[in-house]
Amino acid sequence: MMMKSTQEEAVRFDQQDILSKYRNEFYLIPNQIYLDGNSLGLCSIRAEKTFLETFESWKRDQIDGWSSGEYPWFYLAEMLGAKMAPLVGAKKEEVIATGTTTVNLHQLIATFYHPEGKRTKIIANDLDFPSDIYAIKSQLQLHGLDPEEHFLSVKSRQGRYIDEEDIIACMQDDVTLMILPTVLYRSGQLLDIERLTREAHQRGILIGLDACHSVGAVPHHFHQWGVDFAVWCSYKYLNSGPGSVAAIYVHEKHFGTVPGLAGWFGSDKERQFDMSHVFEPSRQAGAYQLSAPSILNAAPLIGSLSMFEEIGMGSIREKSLSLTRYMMLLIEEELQGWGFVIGNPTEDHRRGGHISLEHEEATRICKALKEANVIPDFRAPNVIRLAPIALYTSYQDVWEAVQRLKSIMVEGKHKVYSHERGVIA
Ligand SMILES: Cc1ncc(COP(=O)(O)O)c(C=O)c1O
Ligand SMILES: Nc1ccccc1C(=O)C[C@H](N)C(=O)O
Repeated sequence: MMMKSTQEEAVRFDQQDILSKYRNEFYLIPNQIYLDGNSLGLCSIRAEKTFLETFESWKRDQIDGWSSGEYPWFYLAEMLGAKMAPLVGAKKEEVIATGTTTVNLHQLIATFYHPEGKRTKIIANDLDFPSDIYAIKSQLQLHGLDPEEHFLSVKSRQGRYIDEEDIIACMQDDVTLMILPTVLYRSGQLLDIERLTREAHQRGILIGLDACHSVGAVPHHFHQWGVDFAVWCSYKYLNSGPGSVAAIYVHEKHFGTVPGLAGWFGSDKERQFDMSHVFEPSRQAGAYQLSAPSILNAAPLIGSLSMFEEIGMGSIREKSLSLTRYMMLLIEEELQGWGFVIGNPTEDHRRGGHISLEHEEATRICKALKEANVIPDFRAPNVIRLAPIALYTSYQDVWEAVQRLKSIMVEGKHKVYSHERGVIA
């Protein structure tokens, strides 16, 4: 008979974990197990420090903060872009910290979507994050095109995953652009971006990515794969704070492509203060900025990214996979017979950073978990998302979270809650 896992084993895994010291750098609440870092990453001491330093520099440096001090604000977007570039396998000029995910997606669709003749369609998918779908459809409408006709949504076979074969089958000669997530927000499926990029390019289709659910958890090689463009946020795995600055990647082969939406911070930096009415865009990813950067929104990212710089994505991915693998093992051992289904891919190369646990009573189980000081999130209709984060979740946390979930089921503690989801689920 196979031996079941033990708590002592979890203790040993933590002792062997080379990243365990980073946990002390985060604001964790005693006795709480935070598993929602794929929605909002936790605050770290480093993020707080660079935020406060930047705040101080506003007091002290006033207008000169744009050009002096440790992080001159005028160059901060480029500096943070360069620091994020290794996370996605890009050249430093290909990444800029700017805007928000949805605004950036609008910008890049406005820039790279050029319907011509028969080639008018944009591919997305049925399991996509809603904001992306709204953005794509509204961009079609701005071109006077009916989304009913020009928006192609790849179907899911079982409601969890999108099969790459099905995406490829949609790549017909009436398609010009494809917008895909790297990792699906609900099931945590990691798409084979290298293959999809190759297939798209063979058919003359551009590929743009929403990498919100992978950057900081999964390494990428956007430049090498030839990915045309991508967007992501910094408030999930990059732990930069609610609504913090997002990012744009544009492959260098597209440098010089005129931004669909123009604003003065997209200017060539040497020329910006010429104040000419003729827009002279930068010839790097910076071209796709619009406004003066939200410096205070970007400041925590300086500190937060220093951890990623120190560690590298290889070790982060390794620990993340090990944590999710461990969680799946414990779920199988401890929760058999309670109606749970693991709804994320179990193979490492197909899985992002979170576990997607399905249950028909997911809403109230999530409420009971919160009451038990385990923080998950619920995604309709039946998913409990559990994200153990490489930088601050321990193996003992994973052990304890599964134990608390088991005791909820055994004692029926979830039954006192309603099936209604909260406004913010
Ligand atoms: C995959 C994905 N895309 C887009 C968004 C929306 O991002 P924002 O609100 O920053 O535009 C989110 C999360 O909110 C997301 O998970
Ligand atoms: N930005 C937010 C603000 C409020 C509540 C949640 C979010 C999220 O980011 C949700 C996340 N994108 C998700 O994958 O569901």
